[in-house]
Amino acid sequence: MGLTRGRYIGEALKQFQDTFGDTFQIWLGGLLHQICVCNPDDVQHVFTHRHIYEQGDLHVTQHRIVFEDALICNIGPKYKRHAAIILPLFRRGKILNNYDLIVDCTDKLLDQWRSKTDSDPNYIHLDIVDQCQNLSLAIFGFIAFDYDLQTLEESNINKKNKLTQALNDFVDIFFQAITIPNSISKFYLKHNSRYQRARITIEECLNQIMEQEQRKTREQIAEQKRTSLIASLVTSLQQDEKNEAKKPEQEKKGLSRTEVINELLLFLVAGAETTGYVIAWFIYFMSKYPRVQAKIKAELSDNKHNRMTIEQIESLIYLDCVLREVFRFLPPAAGTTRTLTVDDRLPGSGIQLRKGDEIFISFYNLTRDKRCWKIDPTLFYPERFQGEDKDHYTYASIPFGGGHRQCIGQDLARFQLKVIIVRLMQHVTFGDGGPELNAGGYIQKMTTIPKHVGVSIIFD
Ligand code: HEM
Repeated sequence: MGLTRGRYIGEALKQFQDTFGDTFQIWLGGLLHQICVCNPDDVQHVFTHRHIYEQGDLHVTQHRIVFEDALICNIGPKYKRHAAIILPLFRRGKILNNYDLIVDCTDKLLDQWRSKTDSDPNYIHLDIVDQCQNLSLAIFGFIAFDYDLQTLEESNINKKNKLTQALNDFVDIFFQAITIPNSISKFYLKHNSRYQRARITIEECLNQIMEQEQRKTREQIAEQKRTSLIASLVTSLQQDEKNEAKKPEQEKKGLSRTEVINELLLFLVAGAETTGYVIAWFIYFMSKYPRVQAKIKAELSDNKHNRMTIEQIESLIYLDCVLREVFRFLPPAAGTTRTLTVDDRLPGSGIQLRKGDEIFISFYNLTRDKRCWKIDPTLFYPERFQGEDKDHYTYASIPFGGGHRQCIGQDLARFQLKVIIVRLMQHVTFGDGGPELNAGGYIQKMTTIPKHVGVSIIFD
């Protein structure tokens, strides 16, 4: 918090860039040193020179405290072993199979809203952020675990259920821990009872899911669609863990049970949380920009309420621009880190870097950089992607990072978001609940969360 003094981290870093130039130093939590690189040519250089800019050391050590040996914490041969199993799970072919379940879950949320609107047409929804998280978690439970996390049950919809609450606590406390040195954060997490309780709840849930999957008979496995992440992960379980553990990393095959649990935990935190907040931001922006909302609806005009085909959804050009603008206007993650493995000079700013330097790339700074955008970057204006900013600088909007360690779930997230947004826009119009209730603002955690969302929901 020292760095941002409670402000949105992107705005703080933009202010630093305006004051100190394209490259400056930051101390996270006042102690952890990083070099913030903002020049667009330098950012491109970092992401395209993967052999010398490795996954950030700090990132690895801090994530290791909670995710131990999951993909995000690995480099070298161990990363390759995990990536060989995990990356294929997120291929487009697997993702598209989830279309119907995403629509079904969204319809469930729409039904809940409908009953509220029926009883009070002027009702202002103040719990949109929680509801979007519940929707995202429900979808993620089916996609990842073939399991009903029950976050869309009527009793849960307006509040956080036990798992949602545990996830929120887990992420909150983890976010506090990553801004302090490793040795202290380990101690802090070990003795933080809220964190320990949250971790137990999440692990119990993941263990139940694993056991359910492992109890399935051969016949059941043959019958079910082998598309859920857990089904594929369970088939990658090592047959003889003890023997496998003795081998050098290069010869190891498959994943141990603990590694699978850690990957699942990572998927839950990295996947469900982020996507839920993007839906909430979308709803907030629609309530503030009725012109944009009307234009999306006009594009859907021939498909009022029917279930559209994936091809029809993919052909919605304006909707695609709106989603890209939501990601550009407020990148959900503040940025990413890389560690330099040799000395190097940045081509744009000419700054000399040394082996071992920790680089931080702030996504927000790029989205507001006038060198990258022809239309005023401070405007929320989806049409930019059809007009003057159509061929914008490649690295000007990178909400999923870049290079060899960019987000593995981005195709899934984009697809899921598009399907949800289409379904919402087919049925409802979001209205502004007024300057106080719908005041916006941010809560800065691992992801940037909308603070005050208050919207009316009118069924078309
Ligand atoms: C709106 C949704 C999402 C956003 C904005 C997002 C953003 C990011 C960002 C910025 C990174 C770091 C990339 C880099 O260092 O260059 C990342 C990494 C990662 N994301 Fe996502 N993500 C989203 C959804 C997902 C989903 C759905 C999953 C899968 C379940 C996922 C899994 C991961 C994993 C495993 C990594 C680590 C990759 C590695 O270390 O190689 N994310 N994500």
